[in-house]
Amino acid sequence: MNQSKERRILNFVLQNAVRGDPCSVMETIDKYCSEKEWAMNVGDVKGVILDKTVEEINPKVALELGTYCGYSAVRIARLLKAGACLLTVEFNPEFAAIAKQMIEFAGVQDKVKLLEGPSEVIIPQLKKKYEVDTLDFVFVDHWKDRYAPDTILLQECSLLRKGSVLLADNIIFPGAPEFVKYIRNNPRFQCSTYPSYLEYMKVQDAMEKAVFLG
Ligand SMILES: O=C(NC/C=C/[C@H]1O[C@@H](n2cnc3c(NCCO)ncnc32)[C@H](O)[C@@H]1O)c1cc(-c2ccc(F)cc2)cc(O)c1O
Ligand SMILES: [Mg+2]
Repeated sequence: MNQSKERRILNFVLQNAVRGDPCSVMETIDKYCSEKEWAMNVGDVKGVILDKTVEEINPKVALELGTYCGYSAVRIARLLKAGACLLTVEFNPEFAAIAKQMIEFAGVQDKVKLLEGPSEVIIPQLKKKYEVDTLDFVFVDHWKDRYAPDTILLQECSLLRKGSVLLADNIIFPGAPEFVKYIRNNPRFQCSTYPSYLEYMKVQDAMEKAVFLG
């Protein structure tokens, strides 16, 4: 059975990156996806916005929706301080298996818990099953039509507190119009937009930062 693109990305990392070095893993994925096969990682340009947001917040508990190959999980986890953790949610078993290996190869497995399943099932389990109180940071990068419903679900599950920060990828391309409409008109969120470029392309994109006001 022929290999998937995601499997090829992982193999390229296993053969070319430095084990235990998150930056090397990120650089190797970015090299493969800009030179050989495009893939929907947040990438090295928008990745800097992600880095700055994580460093500013210094989250103890972070959530990611849409692990894919684990690029942004590695990117976020490398910046987490001792005792902090990233919960990352992925419902495609093939992608979850690839991401697990990517995270372990990067050496950040002690800071990352990969939760396999759909976000709408996992989010309501975070408090009781995963012992989460509230989330300091949420990186939203899964199906674009799920951004708004899952933001509502996070509130319904009392997982956001005054100052919790959401950062959403792909506000321009492919776009998440329902989410943008929902979040920018919602008095409980303070929003700001970060114009940037689609991963590995000269195409405009943007990220939306939304601070929950409680
Ligand atoms: O579509 C994009 N991202 C989606 C990510 C999906 C990943 O997340 C997983 N996932 C999805 N929904 C859920 C879910 N819950 C919801 C369902 O129950 N629960 C758990 N896991 C979920 C999938 O299994 C994937 O692993 C995208 C596209 C372009 C793009 C740009 C230009 C182009 F030309 C083409 C594409 C650029 C980007 O940066 C992008 O992020
Ligand atoms: Mg994205």
